[in-house]
Amino acid sequence: MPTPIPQPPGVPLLGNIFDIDPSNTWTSLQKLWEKYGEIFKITVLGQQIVFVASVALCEELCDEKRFRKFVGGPIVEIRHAVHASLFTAYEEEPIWGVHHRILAPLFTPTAVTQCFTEVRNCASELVTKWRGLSGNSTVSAIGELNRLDLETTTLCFYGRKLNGLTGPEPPMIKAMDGATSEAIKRPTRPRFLNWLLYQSKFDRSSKAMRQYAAECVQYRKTNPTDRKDMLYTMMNAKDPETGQSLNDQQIIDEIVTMPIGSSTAPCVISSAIYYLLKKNPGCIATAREEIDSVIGDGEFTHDHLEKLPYCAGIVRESLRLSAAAPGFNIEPLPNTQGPVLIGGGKYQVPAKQTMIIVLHGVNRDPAVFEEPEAFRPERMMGDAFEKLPEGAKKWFGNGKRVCYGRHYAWMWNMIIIVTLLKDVDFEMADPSYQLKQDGWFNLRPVDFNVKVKPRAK
Ligand code: HEM
Repeated sequence: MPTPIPQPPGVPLLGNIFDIDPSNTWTSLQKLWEKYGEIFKITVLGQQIVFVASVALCEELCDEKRFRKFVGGPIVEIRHAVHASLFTAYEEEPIWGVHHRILAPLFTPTAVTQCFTEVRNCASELVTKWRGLSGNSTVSAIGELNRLDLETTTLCFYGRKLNGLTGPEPPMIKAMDGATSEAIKRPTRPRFLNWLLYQSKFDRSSKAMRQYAAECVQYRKTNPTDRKDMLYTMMNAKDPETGQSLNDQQIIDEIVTMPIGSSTAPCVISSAIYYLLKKNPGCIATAREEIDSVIGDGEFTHDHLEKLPYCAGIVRESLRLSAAAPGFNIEPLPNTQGPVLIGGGKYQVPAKQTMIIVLHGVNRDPAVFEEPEAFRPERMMGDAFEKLPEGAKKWFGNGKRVCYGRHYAWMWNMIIIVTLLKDVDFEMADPSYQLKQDGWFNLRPVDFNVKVKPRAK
């Protein structure tokens, strides 16, 4: 007999609606994980959702012979803004393959190296901005890194310098926040309420994001260049399999999709700053020894990245603890007959069951990580990292629908953490601050402010 999957009691008709705070869904799920552990379920508006939060179950659900990405809930809602894009296309939509094949050559580990210099220079620009601040100024870690992320994404992929590190925040950042927050909340409300009370706000955010994309295209048209970047590829390349190219609407869809995807990276680095300062300040000294011996006072180049294993450990440990991309959706393959057994037959779910992998729990599985809350870059280095089960390394998702930008994201995270540790001294504005997270498609530290000054050598 399978073990029943635990569920909070809920209320008649509305189910578990009060167990989930729609303004902080992922934190609510973290609380349920603390109570129920590796698996639990809820019912919202008559729909049952199963959550999985152990390494073994995560690994099992990543078996593509049995399961696949479920495009539903908030992912379907954000199609309002980006239609069938790489992130939002249904499994059966052939257009996913067309977009994937057209853009794939730009996202290989080798191809992303062409972005190195632009990312590094933008990071230096941020350090220069901070140098100009007076001694006691504080900055919002996520606020500054969000700006840096949009600046680098827009420059590397679309060849346009936003100059958004200073001055008013670029409107795209607020628009992404507005559209993704609404996409998360909509599945928890009756449709007529969405339409009556929230549609115009959702429309405004979507329009503002598409406006950003249209300006990138317009900028390229009025500033011809021989850059062979992502925008060039979107506008000119053909799918090698079908010969199709992207139309104007599809180009805008993907231009909007990439900054939404990349906005997870600043969540990782702002979390890394928190973990380094709060949990393990000794790591900063160790990382600096590594950086100083490898880069010294010379120019930071791409070749250095693979010689910085401790810094790589910091990034991976931050990906693990922050669960910056908080989860991903899975369903049994459509031809699945009868109920599905998981966990070696311990649990049973229906053949058409939405399941969500909660990475906060997976990444803290005590069966895999000793003292899971400790921040230890060493466990993410060399053999120790290689020996971790695959289910413990799913921060970029899985299989066919794994993160499209993961090689770029990895490089971005490495460049930024190395630059910041190399050149900046951080101090928590409030030393008693304890991590609070919120977010929509990703999780970021809230109200986390730091004092920044040039590194004292
Ligand atoms: C540290 C940074 C990042 C993390 C942790 C991350 C994580 C993830 C995860 C977990 C997924 C799977 C979502 C799902 O199954 O529905 C995903 C998908 C995706 N990511 Fe990322 N991501 C990051 C950065 C980026 C960047 C920089 C880009 C673009 C430049 C990007 C673009 C995408 C796209 C397009 C998809 C959809 C892939 C598909 O469904 O075919 N991501 N990402």
